[in-house]
Amino acid sequence: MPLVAGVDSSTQSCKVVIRDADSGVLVRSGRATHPPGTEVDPAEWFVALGEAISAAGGLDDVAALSVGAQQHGLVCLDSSGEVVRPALLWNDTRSADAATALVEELGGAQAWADAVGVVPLAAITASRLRWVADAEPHNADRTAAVCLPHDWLTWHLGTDAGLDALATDRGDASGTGYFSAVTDEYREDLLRLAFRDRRPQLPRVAGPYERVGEHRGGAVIGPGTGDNAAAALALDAGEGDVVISIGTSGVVSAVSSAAARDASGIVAGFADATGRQLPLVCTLNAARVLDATTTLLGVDHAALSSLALAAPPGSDGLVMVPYFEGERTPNRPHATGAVHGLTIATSTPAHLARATVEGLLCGLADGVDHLIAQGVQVRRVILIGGGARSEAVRRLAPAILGVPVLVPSPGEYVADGAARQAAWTLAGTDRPPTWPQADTQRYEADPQPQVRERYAAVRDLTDGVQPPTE
Ligand SMILES: Nc1ncnc2c1ncn2[C@@H]1O[C@H](COP(=O)(O)OP(=O)(O)O)[C@@H](O)[C@H]1O
Ligand SMILES: O=C(CO)[C@@H](O)[C@H](O)COP(=O)(O)O
Repeated sequence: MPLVAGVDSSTQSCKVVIRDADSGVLVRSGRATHPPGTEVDPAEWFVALGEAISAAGGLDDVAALSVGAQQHGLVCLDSSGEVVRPALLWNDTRSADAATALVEELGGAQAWADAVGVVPLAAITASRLRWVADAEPHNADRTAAVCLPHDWLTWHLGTDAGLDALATDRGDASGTGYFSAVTDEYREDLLRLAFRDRRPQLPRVAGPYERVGEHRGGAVIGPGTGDNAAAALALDAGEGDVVISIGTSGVVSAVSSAAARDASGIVAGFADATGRQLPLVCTLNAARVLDATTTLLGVDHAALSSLALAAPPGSDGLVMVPYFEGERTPNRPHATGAVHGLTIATSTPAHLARATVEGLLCGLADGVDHLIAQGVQVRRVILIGGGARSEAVRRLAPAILGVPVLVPSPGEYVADGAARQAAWTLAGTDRPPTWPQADTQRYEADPQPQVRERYAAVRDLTDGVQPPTE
């Protein structure tokens, strides 16, 4: 009965699960926090990973492991493998202008959608490369290789320290803007365009269950993948399943045989971890919007949820547009959040709590509509991530999303997907091992289109004006 480990190195924390490779049963787990901010020294991830591994009882008895991690972050390495500058994360919006320039230089959004299924936004790795090339040419000149957070962690866990040992998978590579999930090849021309004619080494793109290294303790290392592809693997998401994750990011995605080609740039044509596609919509603001309102109201998450459920649907016209950290969907990197409809009657904690949950869910419902417009079938939503722990989110979700919502028991689904990939790598079979699915709770409710209509009317009042700087 071999054991396998799965890692989720996400924006806010690192989680490790250790499961039985055959049955999938959870044996032990651990976690550690990441530093705040939108640029992070990758060494901090490795420290947190070490802490999470220790908290999970170590890897001595583990036969295989894989890493899932936040997508898109740019890690620049010099020729000796040292990190050139702190990694720029997916939620760092300083590359917004670089993204706009890249879109224009290739001939517009359609050209990018046709080339790689992804239109550069601030989040996409290619935009960060351009930002480094222009703002920090000395760092760009020192950069011999670029990789993603999961690639870097996987490489550091292995025994081979050479740049040639860097590996990624198509799930994470598809979020760079210089890899096509249709041809499964890097687009060197787009890499050069982004990095102003520099051609850094890239990780080789491994197959879905290929061994890419060995841990010093002897465990086989699987290719790993981006966090959203890992979650889809854990949930065994199929046709008609839309996975919504409410973590730091809000993600709406679906496993599909068809690649997305959305010239609006809203639906990204990413790949999954099994050889298929993962059309995906991502918002910059999700669980932290709930966190912000707990701070505003001076309550904890349980109280916020109770307050939200105590206010009427639509919160008597109070609407929160949750663009607290700028926004990616819609693409408004410089937007800020807004509350509309304040009256004496709506100036209550319950109304604000309800407007927060509804605003968050309305943004995600917009994402579901964009997936539908790309031909994705939506039979039901599977809701995961820290925000799914909120009872109010779970109960209001079916009314706002208009479909039944399944909530698996609270767990670490990204780390679980990585663990399932590790078991697959160990087995070396064509299909991943069949693991039983977590118990789920089903939520249904009458649709409340009026809530979305009011949100839509207010959403477009928000602008891209940057807040004053000191
Ligand atoms: N009961 C809860 N209700 C609402 N939000 C919660 C709850 N518990 C945790 N969270 C929030 O969920 C987020 C963490 O979720 P997670 O999916 O782990 O995020 P990430 O993968 O981006 O690190 C945090 O912002 C946390 O405050
Ligand atoms: O940018 C995306 C997807 O395109 C995000 O989903 C990141 O992958 C970070 O995820 P979390 O920190 O929310 O887990």
